[in-house]
Amino acid sequence: MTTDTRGDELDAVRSRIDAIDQEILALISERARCAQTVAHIKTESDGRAVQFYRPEREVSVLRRIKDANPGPLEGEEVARLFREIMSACLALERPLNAAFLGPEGTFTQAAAIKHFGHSVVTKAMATIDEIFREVEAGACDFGVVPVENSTEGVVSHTLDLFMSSPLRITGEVSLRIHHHLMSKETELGAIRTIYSHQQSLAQCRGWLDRYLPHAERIPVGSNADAARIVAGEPGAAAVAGFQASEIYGLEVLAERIEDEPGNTTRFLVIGKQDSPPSGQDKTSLLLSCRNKSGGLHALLLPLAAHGISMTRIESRPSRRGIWDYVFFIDIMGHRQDLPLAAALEHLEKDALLFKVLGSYPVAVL
Ligand SMILES: O=C(O)C(=O)C[C@]1(C(=O)O)C=C[C@@H](O)C=C1
Repeated sequence: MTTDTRGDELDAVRSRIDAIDQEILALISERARCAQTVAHIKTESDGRAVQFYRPEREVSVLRRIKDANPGPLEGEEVARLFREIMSACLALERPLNAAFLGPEGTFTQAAAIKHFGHSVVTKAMATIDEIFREVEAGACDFGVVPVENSTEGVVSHTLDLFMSSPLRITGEVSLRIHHHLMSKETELGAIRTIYSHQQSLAQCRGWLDRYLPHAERIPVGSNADAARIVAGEPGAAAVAGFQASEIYGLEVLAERIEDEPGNTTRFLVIGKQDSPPSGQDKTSLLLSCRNKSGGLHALLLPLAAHGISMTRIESRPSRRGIWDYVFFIDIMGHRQDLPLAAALEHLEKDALLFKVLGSYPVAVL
């Protein structure tokens, strides 16, 4: 009797879910038709300069959804669902493609999908230089490059490429990184060689020293490359993400072996397009000042004077002179925002080198 009643209850709730799904489907389809109309309007009004992808609009949709979320699903979770709906709607307007640091299964690919959603067409590149070139040549709409890791610090090669590239930063992505040890072998004792990207080897140094102190560590171009090599080499293991173990058919011998549990990598989205203000933005700058004591301090005074907060500063040799350094600086705000625009005007006058790499929305996901 009780079982029957529960069975009836279950059937009733499932019927309700079926009916809701029909409504959701009808609404998603209506939304997709709206996106097609938007595409039509954009094409008619902007002609060849049309920009289907509008990052500032996407983040405002996601922020609104998060703010309005009544629960019980987490804000992050509903934002992720809407991220995918918008990704599919945009693909209907025009499919977007993004170059990433390949091969298939890297964290950079995961970052591209987190940022653009699963409808983006991702294109694997062998090096970070190639990603820049691909986007500069117009063969890809956007590129996704790693820039900073919370354990190992800055990916200096990416910063160096910005010095000579005309590309802009149009977005940022933060990705929680979990590293796993994977192999064709089934026992830790059989591992003699470990392959991974040098940053990942460094991020797992403590664990590797403890559990595999005698295995040789070989740095390769990417974690996914490591997984591919290991798939054909007895006695070898790779440090990589889950996706790589699935793609290359490897067994995960140990999970989450990174030394820092909060290990996060920040990626930048690069492209030719400027992002208009979204209300919550960041601006990245490239600056250089005269090499005299207090030079950097003096250079940065306009930021303080206009109440602009700086979230990151990184220095790199400029390669033009032995004592000549350039600074990569992230500040809060959009370059079109009034206090920031005034501070930038000031900075530009005082700096030897001044380049705005881009203003872009603070990531929602
Ligand atoms: O509002 C627009 O401009 C759209 O193209 C619609 C839409 C959406 O699905 O909401 C799709 C793609 C854009 O990147 C931003 C938003």
